Amino acid sequence: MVLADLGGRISHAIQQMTNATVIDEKVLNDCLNEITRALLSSDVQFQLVRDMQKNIKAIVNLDELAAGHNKRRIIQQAIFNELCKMLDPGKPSFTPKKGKPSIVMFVGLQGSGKTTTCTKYAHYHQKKGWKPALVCSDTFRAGAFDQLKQNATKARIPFYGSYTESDPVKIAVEGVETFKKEYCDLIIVDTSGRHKQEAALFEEMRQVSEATVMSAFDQAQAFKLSVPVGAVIITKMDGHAKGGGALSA
Ligand SMILES: Nc1nc2c(ncn2[C@@H]2O[C@H](COP(=O)(O)OP(=O)(O)OP(=O)(O)O)[C@@H](O)[C@H]2O)c(=O)[nH]1
Repeated sequence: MVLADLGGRISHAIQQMTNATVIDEKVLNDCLNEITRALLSSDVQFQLVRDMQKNIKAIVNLDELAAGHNKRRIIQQAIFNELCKMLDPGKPSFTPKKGKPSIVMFVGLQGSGKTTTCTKYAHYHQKKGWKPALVCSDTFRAGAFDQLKQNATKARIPFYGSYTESDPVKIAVEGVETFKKEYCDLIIVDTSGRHKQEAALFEEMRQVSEATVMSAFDQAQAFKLSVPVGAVIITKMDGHAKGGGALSA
Protein backbone atom coordinates (compact mmCIF):
# COMPACT_ATOMS: atom_id res chain seq x y z
CA MET A 1 0.00 0.00 0.00
CA VAL A 2 1.05 3.58 -0.66
CA LEU A 3 2.88 5.15 2.28
CA ALA A 4 2.93 1.89 4.28
CA ASP A 5 6.71 1.53 4.01
CA LEU A 6 7.24 5.19 4.89
CA GLY A 7 4.97 4.90 7.93
CA GLY A 8 6.85 1.79 9.07
CA ARG A 9 10.25 3.45 8.79
CA ILE A 10 9.17 6.55 10.68
CA SER A 11 7.66 4.44 13.47
CA HIS A 12 10.86 2.39 13.63
CA ALA A 13 13.03 5.51 13.92
CA ILE A 14 10.87 6.85 16.76
CA GLN A 15 10.87 3.47 18.49
CA GLN A 16 14.68 3.31 18.42
CA MET A 17 14.91 6.79 19.90
CA THR A 18 12.39 5.84 22.62
CA ASN A 19 14.36 2.69 23.47
CA ALA A 20 17.67 4.55 23.95
CA THR A 21 18.89 4.55 27.56
CA VAL A 22 19.93 8.21 27.46
CA ILE A 23 18.46 10.82 25.11
CA ASP A 24 21.30 12.96 23.86
CA GLU A 25 22.14 14.94 20.74
CA LYS A 26 23.37 11.81 18.94
CA VAL A 27 20.19 9.85 19.58
CA LEU A 28 18.08 12.79 18.40
CA ASN A 29 20.20 13.25 15.26
CA ASP A 30 20.11 9.52 14.46
CA CYS A 31 16.34 9.54 14.76
CA LEU A 32 15.91 12.65 12.59
CA ASN A 33 18.39 11.37 10.00
CA GLU A 34 16.52 8.09 9.70
CA ILE A 35 13.21 9.94 9.24
CA THR A 36 14.87 12.24 6.69
CA ARG A 37 16.21 9.25 4.74
CA ALA A 38 12.79 7.58 4.81
CA LEU A 39 11.03 10.70 3.53
CA LEU A 40 13.58 11.40 0.81
CA SER A 41 13.62 7.83 -0.43
CA SER A 42 9.82 8.03 -0.65
CA ASP A 43 10.20 11.03 -2.97
CA VAL A 44 9.12 13.74 -0.54
CA GLN A 45 10.42 17.09 -1.74
CA PHE A 46 13.92 17.88 -0.34
CA GLN A 47 13.01 21.38 0.84
CA LEU A 48 10.05 20.11 2.86
CA VAL A 49 12.20 17.49 4.56
CA ARG A 50 15.00 19.96 5.28
CA ASP A 51 12.57 22.48 6.82
CA MET A 52 10.96 19.78 8.90
CA GLN A 53 14.30 18.67 10.35
CA LYS A 54 15.32 22.26 11.05
CA ASN A 55 12.02 23.00 12.82
CA ILE A 56 12.20 19.90 15.02
CA LYS A 57 15.75 20.79 16.07
CA ALA A 58 14.65 24.32 16.91
CA ILE A 59 11.77 23.04 19.05
CA VAL A 60 13.70 20.27 20.83
CA ASN A 61 16.57 22.03 22.51
CA LEU A 62 18.05 19.26 24.64
CA ASP A 63 20.48 21.60 26.45
CA GLU A 64 17.68 23.79 27.67
CA LEU A 65 15.35 21.01 28.74
CA ALA A 66 15.53 20.74 32.52
CA ALA A 67 15.93 17.34 34.13
CA GLY A 68 12.60 15.70 34.70
CA HIS A 69 11.24 16.68 31.31
CA ASN A 70 10.10 13.71 29.30
CA LYS A 71 12.48 14.22 26.38
CA ARG A 72 11.19 11.19 24.48
CA ARG A 73 7.67 12.53 24.60
CA ILE A 74 8.76 16.03 23.57
CA ILE A 75 10.71 14.72 20.56
CA GLN A 76 7.88 12.42 19.54
CA GLN A 77 5.37 15.26 19.77
CA ALA A 78 7.61 17.61 17.77
CA ILE A 79 8.02 15.00 15.01
CA PHE A 80 4.28 14.37 14.95
CA ASN A 81 3.46 18.08 14.79
CA GLU A 82 5.96 18.77 12.02
CA LEU A 83 4.72 15.83 9.92
CA CYS A 84 1.15 17.13 10.32
CA LYS A 85 2.30 20.64 9.43
CA MET A 86 3.75 19.29 6.19
CA LEU A 87 0.24 18.22 5.17
CA ASP A 88 -1.46 21.41 6.31
CA PRO A 89 -1.95 23.86 3.43
CA GLY A 90 -2.77 26.60 5.96
CA LYS A 91 -6.27 27.18 4.68
CA PRO A 92 -9.42 25.11 4.67
CA SER A 93 -10.10 23.06 1.56
CA PHE A 94 -12.98 23.98 -0.70
CA THR A 95 -16.26 22.74 0.76
CA PRO A 96 -19.42 22.83 -1.35
CA LYS A 97 -22.67 23.88 0.32
CA LYS A 98 -25.73 21.67 0.00
CA GLY A 99 -28.59 23.34 -1.86
CA LYS A 100 -26.37 25.97 -3.49
CA PRO A 101 -24.86 25.27 -6.91
CA SER A 102 -21.17 24.44 -6.62
CA ILE A 103 -18.99 23.68 -9.60
CA VAL A 104 -16.04 21.42 -9.01
CA MET A 105 -13.52 20.90 -11.79
CA PHE A 106 -11.22 17.88 -11.62
CA VAL A 107 -7.70 18.38 -12.96
CA GLY A 108 -4.77 16.03 -12.83
CA LEU A 109 -2.19 14.04 -14.69
CA GLN A 110 -3.21 11.59 -17.38
CA GLY A 111 -4.62 8.41 -15.93
CA SER A 112 -4.46 9.65 -12.35
CA GLY A 113 -8.06 8.58 -11.77
CA LYS A 114 -10.03 11.77 -12.40
CA THR A 115 -13.02 10.17 -14.13
CA THR A 116 -13.22 7.36 -11.58
CA THR A 117 -12.88 9.80 -8.67
CA CYS A 118 -15.46 12.20 -10.17
CA THR A 119 -18.03 9.42 -10.02
CA LYS A 120 -17.01 8.40 -6.50
CA TYR A 121 -17.25 12.03 -5.40
CA ALA A 122 -20.69 12.39 -7.00
CA HIS A 123 -21.91 9.08 -5.58
CA TYR A 124 -20.66 9.96 -2.09
CA HIS A 125 -22.61 13.23 -2.11
CA GLN A 126 -25.68 11.66 -3.70
CA LYS A 127 -25.88 9.23 -0.81
CA LYS A 128 -25.83 12.20 1.55
CA GLY A 129 -28.83 13.79 -0.16
CA TRP A 130 -27.09 16.09 -2.65
CA LYS A 131 -28.09 16.46 -6.29
CA PRO A 132 -24.83 15.91 -8.19
CA ALA A 133 -24.24 15.87 -11.95
CA LEU A 134 -21.27 15.02 -14.14
CA VAL A 135 -19.98 16.93 -17.15
CA CYS A 136 -17.41 15.37 -19.47
CA SER A 137 -15.29 18.14 -20.98
CA ASP A 138 -12.55 15.71 -22.02
CA THR A 139 -12.54 15.88 -25.80
CA PHE A 140 -8.89 14.80 -25.94
CA ARG A 141 -9.03 11.12 -25.07
CA ALA A 142 -11.11 8.85 -27.28
CA GLY A 143 -13.69 7.04 -25.18
CA ALA A 144 -13.56 9.52 -22.31
CA PHE A 145 -17.25 10.42 -22.65
CA ASP A 146 -18.24 6.76 -22.89
CA GLN A 147 -16.31 6.00 -19.74
CA LEU A 148 -17.98 8.80 -17.79
CA LYS A 149 -21.38 7.86 -19.22
CA GLN A 150 -20.92 4.26 -18.15
CA ASN A 151 -19.84 5.21 -14.63
CA ALA A 152 -22.61 7.81 -14.26
CA THR A 153 -25.30 5.43 -15.51
CA LYS A 154 -24.20 2.75 -13.07
CA ALA A 155 -24.30 5.23 -10.19
CA ARG A 156 -27.55 6.81 -11.49
CA ILE A 157 -26.06 10.26 -11.76
CA PRO A 158 -27.14 12.67 -14.54
CA PHE A 159 -24.37 13.44 -17.02
CA TYR A 160 -23.61 15.74 -19.91
CA GLY A 161 -21.17 15.38 -22.81
CA SER A 162 -20.91 15.27 -26.57
CA TYR A 163 -19.60 12.90 -29.21
CA THR A 164 -19.37 15.63 -31.83
CA GLU A 165 -18.37 18.88 -30.12
CA SER A 166 -14.59 19.28 -29.97
CA ASP A 167 -14.45 22.43 -27.85
CA PRO A 168 -14.17 21.41 -24.17
CA VAL A 169 -14.96 24.94 -22.98
CA LYS A 170 -18.25 24.93 -24.87
CA ILE A 171 -19.24 21.54 -23.46
CA ALA A 172 -18.34 22.62 -19.95
CA VAL A 173 -20.39 25.81 -20.20
CA GLU A 174 -23.40 24.03 -21.70
CA GLY A 175 -23.22 21.23 -19.16
CA VAL A 176 -22.98 23.60 -16.21
CA GLU A 177 -25.86 25.75 -17.52
CA THR A 178 -28.03 22.67 -18.09
CA PHE A 179 -27.51 21.34 -14.57
CA LYS A 180 -27.89 24.74 -12.94
CA LYS A 181 -31.34 24.94 -14.52
CA GLU A 182 -32.07 21.50 -13.06
CA TYR A 183 -31.08 22.78 -9.59
CA CYS A 184 -28.14 20.44 -9.22
CA ASP A 185 -26.06 21.56 -6.26
CA LEU A 186 -22.83 19.77 -7.17
CA ILE A 187 -21.81 20.04 -10.81
CA ILE A 188 -18.62 18.11 -11.43
CA VAL A 189 -16.59 18.88 -14.54
CA ASP A 190 -14.16 16.18 -15.65
CA THR A 191 -11.26 17.44 -17.78
CA SER A 192 -8.64 15.73 -19.91
CA GLY A 193 -5.46 14.62 -18.23
CA ARG A 194 -2.30 16.52 -18.96
CA HIS A 195 1.42 16.59 -18.46
CA LYS A 196 3.37 19.50 -17.10
CA GLN A 197 4.89 20.48 -20.43
CA GLU A 198 1.66 20.63 -22.40
CA ALA A 199 1.13 24.38 -22.46
CA ALA A 200 -1.84 24.26 -24.82
CA LEU A 201 -3.72 21.84 -22.60
CA PHE A 202 -3.06 24.02 -19.59
CA GLU A 203 -4.40 27.01 -21.49
CA GLU A 204 -7.51 24.99 -22.33
CA MET A 205 -7.88 24.03 -18.67
CA ARG A 206 -7.63 27.70 -17.69
CA GLN A 207 -10.35 28.59 -20.18
CA VAL A 208 -12.68 25.84 -18.91
CA SER A 209 -12.05 27.05 -15.40
CA GLU A 210 -12.69 30.71 -16.22
CA ALA A 211 -15.83 29.91 -18.19
CA THR A 212 -17.33 27.72 -15.51
CA VAL A 213 -15.69 28.01 -12.11
CA MET A 214 -14.76 31.64 -12.70
CA SER A 215 -11.80 32.02 -10.36
CA ALA A 216 -8.37 33.55 -10.81
CA PHE A 217 -5.31 31.42 -11.39
CA ASP A 218 -3.02 32.77 -8.78
CA GLN A 219 -1.16 29.97 -7.16
CA ALA A 220 2.06 28.15 -7.50
CA GLN A 221 3.39 25.17 -9.47
CA ALA A 222 2.10 23.45 -12.61
CA PHE A 223 -1.61 22.96 -11.97
CA LYS A 224 -1.74 25.67 -9.38
CA LEU A 225 -0.22 28.06 -11.92
CA SER A 226 -3.12 27.44 -14.26
CA VAL A 227 -6.17 27.11 -12.01
CA PRO A 228 -6.85 27.72 -8.32
CA VAL A 229 -6.71 24.40 -6.52
CA GLY A 230 -9.40 24.13 -3.85
CA ALA A 231 -8.48 20.68 -2.62
CA VAL A 232 -6.23 17.75 -3.45
CA ILE A 233 -7.53 14.19 -3.70
CA ILE A 234 -4.99 11.39 -3.42
CA THR A 235 -6.00 8.50 -5.66
CA LYS A 236 -4.74 4.94 -6.05
CA MET A 237 -3.93 4.53 -2.38
CA ASP A 238 -4.23 0.80 -3.02
CA GLY A 239 -1.23 0.93 -5.37
CA HIS A 240 2.46 0.39 -4.73
CA ALA A 241 3.81 3.89 -5.38
CA LYS A 242 6.07 5.30 -2.68
CA GLY A 243 3.63 8.11 -2.00
CA GLY A 244 6.06 10.85 -0.99
CA GLY A 245 5.06 12.92 -4.00
CA ALA A 246 1.53 12.95 -2.64
CA LEU A 247 2.80 14.42 0.63
CA SER A 248 4.65 17.11 -1.30
CA ALA A 249 1.46 17.88 -3.27
N1 LIG B 1 -5.93 0.57 -8.43
C1 LIG B 1 -6.63 1.67 -8.65
N2 LIG B 1 -6.93 2.00 -9.91
C2 LIG B 1 -7.65 3.12 -10.12
C3 LIG B 1 -8.08 3.96 -9.05
N3 LIG B 1 -8.75 5.01 -9.58
C4 LIG B 1 -8.73 4.84 -10.92
N4 LIG B 1 -8.09 3.69 -11.25
C5 LIG B 1 -7.85 3.13 -12.59
O1 LIG B 1 -6.90 3.94 -13.26
C6 LIG B 1 -7.19 4.01 -14.66
C7 LIG B 1 -7.33 5.46 -15.08
O2 LIG B 1 -8.43 6.00 -14.38
P1 LIG B 1 -9.30 7.20 -14.97
O3 LIG B 1 -10.36 7.51 -13.97
O4 LIG B 1 -9.72 6.91 -16.36
O5 LIG B 1 -8.19 8.32 -14.99
P2 LIG B 1 -8.26 9.77 -15.66
O6 LIG B 1 -7.42 10.66 -14.82
O7 LIG B 1 -9.68 10.19 -15.86
O8 LIG B 1 -7.58 9.50 -17.07
P3 LIG B 1 -7.37 10.56 -18.30
O9 LIG B 1 -8.72 11.17 -18.58
O10 LIG B 1 -6.87 9.70 -19.43
O11 LIG B 1 -6.36 11.54 -17.85
C8 LIG B 1 -8.48 3.22 -14.87
O12 LIG B 1 -8.13 1.94 -15.32
C9 LIG B 1 -9.10 3.15 -13.47
O13 LIG B 1 -9.87 2.01 -13.28
C10 LIG B 1 -7.74 3.57 -7.70
O14 LIG B 1 -8.04 4.23 -6.71
N5 LIG B 1 -7.00 2.43 -7.58
